[in-house]
Amino acid sequence: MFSNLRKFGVNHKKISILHVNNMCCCKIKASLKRLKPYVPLGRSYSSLPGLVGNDIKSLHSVISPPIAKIRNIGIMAHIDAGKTTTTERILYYSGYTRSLGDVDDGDTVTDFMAQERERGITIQSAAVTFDWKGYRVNLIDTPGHVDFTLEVERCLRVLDGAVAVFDASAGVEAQTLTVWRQADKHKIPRICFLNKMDKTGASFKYAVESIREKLKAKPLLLQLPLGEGKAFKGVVDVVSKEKLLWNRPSEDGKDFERKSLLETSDAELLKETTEARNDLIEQIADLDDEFADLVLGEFSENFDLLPTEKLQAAIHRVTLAQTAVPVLCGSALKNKGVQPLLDAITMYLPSPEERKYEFLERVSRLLLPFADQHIEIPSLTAGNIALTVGLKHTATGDTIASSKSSALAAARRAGREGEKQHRQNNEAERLLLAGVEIPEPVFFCTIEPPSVARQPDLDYALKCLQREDPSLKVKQDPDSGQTVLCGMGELHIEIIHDRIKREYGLETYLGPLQVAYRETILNAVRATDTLDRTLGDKRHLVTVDLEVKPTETPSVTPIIKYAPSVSEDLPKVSQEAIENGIHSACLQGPLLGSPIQDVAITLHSLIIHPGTSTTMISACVSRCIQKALKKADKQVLEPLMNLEVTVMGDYLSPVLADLAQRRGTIQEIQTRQENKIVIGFVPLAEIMGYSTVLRTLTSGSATFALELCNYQAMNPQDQATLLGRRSGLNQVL
Ligand SMILES: Nc1nc2c(ncn2[C@@H]2O[C@H](COP(=O)(O)OP(=O)(O)OP(=O)(O)O)[C@@H](O)[C@H]2O)c(=O)[nH]1
Repeated sequence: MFSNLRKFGVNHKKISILHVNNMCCCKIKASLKRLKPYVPLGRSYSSLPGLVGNDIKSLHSVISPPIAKIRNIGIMAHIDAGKTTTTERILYYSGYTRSLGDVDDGDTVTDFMAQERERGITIQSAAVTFDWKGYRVNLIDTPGHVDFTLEVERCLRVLDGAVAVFDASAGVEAQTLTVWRQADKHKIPRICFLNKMDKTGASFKYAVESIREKLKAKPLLLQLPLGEGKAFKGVVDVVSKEKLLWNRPSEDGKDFERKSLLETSDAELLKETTEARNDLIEQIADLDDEFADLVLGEFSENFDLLPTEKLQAAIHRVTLAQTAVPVLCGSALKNKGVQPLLDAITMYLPSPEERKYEFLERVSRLLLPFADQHIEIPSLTAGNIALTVGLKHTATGDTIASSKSSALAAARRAGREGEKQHRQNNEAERLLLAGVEIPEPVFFCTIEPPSVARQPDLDYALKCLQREDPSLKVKQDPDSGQTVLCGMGELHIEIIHDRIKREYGLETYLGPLQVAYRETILNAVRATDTLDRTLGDKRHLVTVDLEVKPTETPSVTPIIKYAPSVSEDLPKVSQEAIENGIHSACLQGPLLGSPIQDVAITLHSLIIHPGTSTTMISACVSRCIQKALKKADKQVLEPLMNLEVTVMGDYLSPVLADLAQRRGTIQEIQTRQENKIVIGFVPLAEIMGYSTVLRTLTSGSATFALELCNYQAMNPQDQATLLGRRSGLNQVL
């Protein structure tokens, strides 16, 4: 579990709120069982920031830095852009680790889950805390794979700033767009780090253009690269007009040379940098009035005289206002450019104070996270990130308060009580942190324990995993009684399966992976139904008359309407019973047993015999809807994915031919150096196991990214094939 502790002041009354992100409770539980001095894979760690030995007392001084000196930062990017490698370098240069970890060797600090080390990818976010030049930085490395989007989102909403890492040879990639949009949603100030400048094909200019075009952001070029690809050897600091060179062979990059360009004889570079600095100044003056006054007044004749600190302060303000994003570059793998990135994090990203929250909280057990190690601490000042344990009923997205009365006050102020009439109240909205948007799962499969006796153990494991990861859904198949896992993708389900084995000691069996379809209807239908049942000496009698019709605009949940004669004297309990009946009927459509969407239900009449239970009302409404749905013309909706394939030009034809066979639609083919970027849509059902096929088709040289676009109607022929296959009539297809 991962918590951000925040206290909000409203109308001069303080309400203490602890916002909980149920991030890795199992991971925490597992590691708490281990002895504290656990050091994974023989890595060498320095003492935790400012700590002499493990003296908890000295933690007091360590855990309470002034708020202005705290930075809560996330690292986000497309898969494989180099977040984990960059984080490793950051930890090394800050003194948190004494040796450099490598994702390719599987010994990084933040990718500490076994699955992460084996696969070389980040699955769960990991938090680490370190100090840099008098600042306390709480940093979170988030996953880049689309299956773990929720993990990124739940981190973003508790952060004050983020570093977006890019592969400089690829620029903005599909998942970068997704995380960028999430960061926009949570209004997170950002810095861009163009990583992999050493890679063949790396292009600073191309990557900057893609930020401008695809992210619609205004890049502030704070650095220029010295060389690209194999020739990359350092950067020029445009703000201070200095040259930073990592030119010593076989170095860990800790030492580098910083020299003012005025002291070098490189007139060409000085000229180029002066022009870049002048452009930067003009760009910022356009965005920041305070800076514009300064520039147009004192320094209008000669920008060179403008003090570096004034320019830095203006960059900070513009970054905070999110009107532009600072851009830096480097090569984490080759240990170049990471220290200036750290400087930029502390200099340009905001402190929690600047994000306008008041902070203070005290809970019974608090732990400071250091990846998979934790240290218990007595208290924590605001602006920090900490873990807490033992909260049995909280789940990701909850906001928890210090007492019942403060929780009630918080709920009241946020308009979550009563008629929710105060929802628009800005002050109230500040009070509760935004919940996470949980994406709908698109895949499901059955899961079985090794024996019936172990079913309770499996239920327990799944309950824990679900609290931690709300994008995982678990349900019961009403016909077979089997447990069904619903997840975001093949990899997501695979990882859950693996975790159940490793963390809960349960060898489970997964059924075949199936796509989560949905259903809708094409015409309006009306139905009536009567339920008449005597239980004991009580008669339950309900008669329902209702209409189900398609909605004009998409709606995942049914739209419920009442004819005036019904709504007049309808008691609240009966209304609840009706709505429960409607929702449960819409969970299982008549074609595939998939959820029904895009329907509106109007209740024309309802006659309830006195003494009829609410359960019977729900049952009758539900049965009547099922009856209506059966009569209607029905349509299967299938998940359609946005697909982006990056492939070498030579392999384009087989990739396109293959996509055509998968019912794919190509929207655009872009050229990026020697690569082609194929952008289009493809039904999810056709793309299972695509990574293996793509590897074979392109000799392993292509990569792809998938993201749910929407649900679309299947054409009649494909629908007939699917229904035939599902009913077992057409096994051959
Ligand atoms: N050439 C080059 N390769 C790099 C650089 N940084 C990282 N890599 C390599 O890129 C691959 C991915 O690096 P990671 O650090 O795991 O990337 P990530 O963004 O954390 O990946 P996910 O967590 O899976 O999203 C690894 O093989 C790294 O060695 C770099 O600066 N230059």
